[in-house]
Amino acid sequence: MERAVTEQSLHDAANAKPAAERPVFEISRLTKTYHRNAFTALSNVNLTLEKGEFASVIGSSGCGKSTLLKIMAGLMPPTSGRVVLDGRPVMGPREDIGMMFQQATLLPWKTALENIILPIEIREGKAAARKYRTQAQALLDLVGLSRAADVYPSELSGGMAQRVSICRMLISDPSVLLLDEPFSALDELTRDFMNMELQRICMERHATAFLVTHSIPEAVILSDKIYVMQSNPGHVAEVVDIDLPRPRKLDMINTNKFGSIVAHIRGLLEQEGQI
Ligand SMILES: Nc1ncnc2c1ncn2[C@@H]1O[C@H](COP(=O)(O)OP(=O)(O)OP(=O)(O)O)[C@@H](O)[C@H]1O
Repeated sequence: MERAVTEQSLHDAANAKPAAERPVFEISRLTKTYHRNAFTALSNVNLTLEKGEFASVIGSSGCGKSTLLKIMAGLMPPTSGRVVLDGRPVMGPREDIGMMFQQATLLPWKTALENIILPIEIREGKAAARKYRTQAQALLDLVGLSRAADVYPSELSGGMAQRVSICRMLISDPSVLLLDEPFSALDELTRDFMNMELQRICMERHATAFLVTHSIPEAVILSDKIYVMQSNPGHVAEVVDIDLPRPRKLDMINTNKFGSIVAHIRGLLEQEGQI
């Protein structure tokens, strides 16, 4: 793996503000150039996530969303810039970073509860994981799957499987949730419902979350702020604050205010003929 998070970022982090004052996640002057084709995927990206904030990134295919998310997750180093979570530079995957993908990726031979405690089992062994069974059941209660502990993935619907993967992400009590289009494989009604569930769970846990999505309404209904990206090279064109009251309800989508926010974001994306 390339190593580009530098001593400068360690130095910067060491001089960071006290925990209570600083953002949970902080990215500054981030660039990424893929060496293989010398392609600059990200240029001068700045981003902050405050505790309890829900942010999204939206932009056309190829504008660098996945690249950004991989760097935030510690799966890929930036070429330059500062990437700091809870005052520590992100140098690789960390247990305080929770991730969720489009597919639930549950192990079919393990029950829902066993899948939830799997990250602990991998990190600390079976005995340690067993101690998390009560917590895993509490998370199943939280996502409305109280009776699914002993159910195998093949018996779960797509929405239920994604609820289990939410529990698996939360079992390590991560500082930040990185969500890579988590409900885009679900039908529209289930997706709407799951988004409202996600909002409820994030509000209950005061979670800090960052969502990659292709859907403008999804980004607006869920987010406190939206990073609108444009490409060539990938950069943040505008950060749009969403000052709709919480909890958000699906029928807000029909209001004039919601419509004008969507139109504004669509306009930004259309500037480069993207949508
Ligand atoms: N490993 C790589 N090597 C070289 N170029 C890459 C690599 N990965 C991505 N790219 C390029 O970087 C740009 C950004 O890709 P990225 O996958 O981050 O975009 P994206 O916004 O997530 O796209 P999508 O919405 O289609 O998932 C694209 O032009 C892509 O071709």
